[in-house]
Amino acid sequence: MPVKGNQFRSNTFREEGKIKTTAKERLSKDRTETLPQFTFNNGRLIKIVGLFFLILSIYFLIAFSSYLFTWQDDQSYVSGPNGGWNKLFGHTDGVLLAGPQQLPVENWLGRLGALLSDQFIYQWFGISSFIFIGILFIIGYRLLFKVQILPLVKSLGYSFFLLIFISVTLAFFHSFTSDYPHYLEGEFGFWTNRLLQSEIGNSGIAGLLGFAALTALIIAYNIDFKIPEREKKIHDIEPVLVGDPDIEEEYRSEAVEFPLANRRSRLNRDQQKPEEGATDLPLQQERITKPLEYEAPVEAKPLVPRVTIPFETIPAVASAAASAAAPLAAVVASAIPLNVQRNEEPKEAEEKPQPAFTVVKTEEEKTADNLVEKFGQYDPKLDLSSYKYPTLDLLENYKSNKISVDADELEANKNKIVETLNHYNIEIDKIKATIGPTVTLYEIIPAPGVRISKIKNLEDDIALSLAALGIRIIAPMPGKGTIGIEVPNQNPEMVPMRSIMNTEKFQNTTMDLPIALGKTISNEVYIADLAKMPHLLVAGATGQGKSVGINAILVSLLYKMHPSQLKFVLVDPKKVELTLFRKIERHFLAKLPGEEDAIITDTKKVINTLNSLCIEMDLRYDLLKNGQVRNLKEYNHKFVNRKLNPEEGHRFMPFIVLIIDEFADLMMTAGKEVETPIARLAQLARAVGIHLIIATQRPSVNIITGTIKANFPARLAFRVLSKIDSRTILDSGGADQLIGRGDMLLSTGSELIRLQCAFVDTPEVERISDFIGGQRGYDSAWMLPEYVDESGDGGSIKDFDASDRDPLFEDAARLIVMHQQGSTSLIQRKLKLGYNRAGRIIDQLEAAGVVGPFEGSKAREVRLPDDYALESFLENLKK
Ligand SMILES: Nc1ncnc2c1ncn2[C@@H]1O[C@H](COP(=O)(O)OP(=O)(O)OP(=O)(O)O)[C@@H](O)[C@H]1O
Repeated sequence: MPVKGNQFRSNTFREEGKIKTTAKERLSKDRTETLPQFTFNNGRLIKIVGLFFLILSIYFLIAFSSYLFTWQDDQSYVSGPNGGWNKLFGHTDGVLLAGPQQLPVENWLGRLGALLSDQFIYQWFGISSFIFIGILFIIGYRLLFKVQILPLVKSLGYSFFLLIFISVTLAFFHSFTSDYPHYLEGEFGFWTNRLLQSEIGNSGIAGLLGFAALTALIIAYNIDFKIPEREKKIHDIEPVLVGDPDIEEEYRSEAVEFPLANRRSRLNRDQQKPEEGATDLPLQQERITKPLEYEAPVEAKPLVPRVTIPFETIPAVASAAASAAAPLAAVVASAIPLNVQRNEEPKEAEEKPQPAFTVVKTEEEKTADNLVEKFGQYDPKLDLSSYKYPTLDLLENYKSNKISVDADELEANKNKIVETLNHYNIEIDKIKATIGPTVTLYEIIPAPGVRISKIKNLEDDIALSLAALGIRIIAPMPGKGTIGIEVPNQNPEMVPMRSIMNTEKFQNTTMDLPIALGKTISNEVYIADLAKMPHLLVAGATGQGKSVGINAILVSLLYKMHPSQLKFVLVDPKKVELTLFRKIERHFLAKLPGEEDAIITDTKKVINTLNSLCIEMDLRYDLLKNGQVRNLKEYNHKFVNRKLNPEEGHRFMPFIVLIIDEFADLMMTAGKEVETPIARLAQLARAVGIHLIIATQRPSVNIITGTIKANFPARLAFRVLSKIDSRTILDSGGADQLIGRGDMLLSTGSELIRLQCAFVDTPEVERISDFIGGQRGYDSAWMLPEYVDESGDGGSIKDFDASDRDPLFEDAARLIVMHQQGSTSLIQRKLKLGYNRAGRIIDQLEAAGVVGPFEGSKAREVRLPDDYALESFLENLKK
């Protein structure tokens, strides 16, 4: 069947049997093949055109610049009545007679230079003609080096505008002094200005130019016409947010990496934290709250009860307003109910989890302000103020970082795809290739009438016909009406870590926990925020790049974070992979009190550590609740501004990242004992800055259980051995089609992105560890809360020897019974204890039966109703 409308029709293969060439044909074919072919496909012509443009731009630059100095001398030569362009080639006799040195013009580029400059500058656009040089340069550079300096179409648009605008503006101002000569504005500017002067007068021109300038600025920069000092009221903000596509877009683009479905589930999870009265919020509400935080100054935040305003009220109001048929009234009206809603339901406002902004106006705040004035903000980095972040030269500078897929390879693959699809009677309209580091994506637009489901059904057959390992078919490409076929490159390019770290994107990122994962299929640097993920599941068969991937994650965080901001809990049952990081123990690692080694290899200790992390999570939740904030970031912000008293147990909280390198081992040996705390952490720990990265070689369902999967929306798959494994980790096939060596798929919930993992080698990691480890660190690793497991069932100590009881045991018991609140942080605050000791006391109180067992993020049950009961209880205990 012919390929209807296929732009590559001439390249389609003929069937094997039909290729019967005579010796003569072959001979002539051989001959033609030895000659260079200047077709667009092999890229030579493009390069030549590019080179021509570049040289032309330089030529213009010299000619135009020289014109500025020589125009007066050359004017009579170039003027039309004297012959102008006609004189250009009519002087062979003159040259013969006078010799080439004696040019009749002064322009540095001779007659042609003088004539061209005169044409562009004097006859056409004046000095704004210099813009042409820029345009030629951008186009030439793009064609020759295949690098886009500026977006082409946009640049052409702006250049066109500037050309006219500058020319007319100069003519306008020039006309006040003299009419002649026109080399500033050119004839175009001069006559346009003349015309306008006669039609709308000078004031009209001034107005027109001003309007044009402002319009251009708005289009280019969306400049703001905000009147300063005006206090934002809720009705000023809200209509903008609902309607302003720019702000919505800004937010949306931020959320790209984490699709809405995820955001919702994360939001729901956040709501599970222990604040009372926490309710599930409609999705849109989160979407509009975020820009508000951008927009509103801190003082305006108490107004943020946007959370209390049901989003649905807006359409209702809008329709009421519409019936009044007054657009302005609609805006005003939409504001009124928002306020009314707030005023009428103040109770609801109190019930929602917004305490952070309601309590801070008191004496305490003034005290905090005074403290900040006196001592400055609290600086967590002060303890290690001389700490130096690792430098880029610790990373290897691998030479070849250029994509090397040549035209022949592209052509051959394309032909094969076209042929294969034709074979299945699938007609193609267009095919487009995007070259990535490891694979090239061929995007196909099927001819009208071809059903995508047909291609989808033939996926396996097509892959088989193309017969290459690593072919992945994406039908349809999400968000596009095309079909993607990813074909591995013959010479895959490694993506060195240094080339990622070097980028502005990574250097200037404002993410909380940026992890540089590598490059996308279109060669863009891909950086994800672990804090938003909020946990990551990594799977891949052995030798496919998992360890390199984990090192890349660790290294990116080490390059961005100060030791006071981040602690790692490293679990490495294989005992080899993470040992490289031992040297940074006193800077970046966390461990259980009394442990020798910060890198945990023993299963039993892993269980203790996980439970200890759960305790840390609960402690953090207590502190957050106490500080009346919702998450770690707000808490630390408040702490830094000295609004939280360290004497009440408050402390600066670093992020904690738990990395488990071989999860399958743990699940095999400890099962539920590991799964339960992991699931708890995954469910709740995000808001308190604890994030998990769990890697496994064996992504089978008994390792990655439903509970675990449900709480890890972000998953990273290196090559796995079967489609089933791929489904387990990604909920879809594809990971079995990867080609290994760092080729991976990242699933963020609904989106699946193919990435080439950044490569960082063991010696590089070693150098980084040495660099950090060689600096002054803390006295020891960061201490996790103590967790003692005697019973072996994951519970706390059940029985204490009376003599072992803490001297403050009784005081703590009185405190707890008085407040009827079994919380460690209460003991910590009121008795001014460290959290380890307070944790020990609460364990002892549990063992004695004063408080009930640990109940997650809820406070423990207090089993004695009042002082009287407690005193007699204590008496009994002494006996
Ligand atoms: N991103 C990458 N770019 C280029 N080559 C890579 C990349 N990642 C891994 N490789 C190559 O693959 C080899 C194996 O990688 P790695 O040690 O990370 O595998 P693994 O999946 O962790 O294996 P195991 O599970 O057995 O530890 C590396 O030594 C390296 O040569």
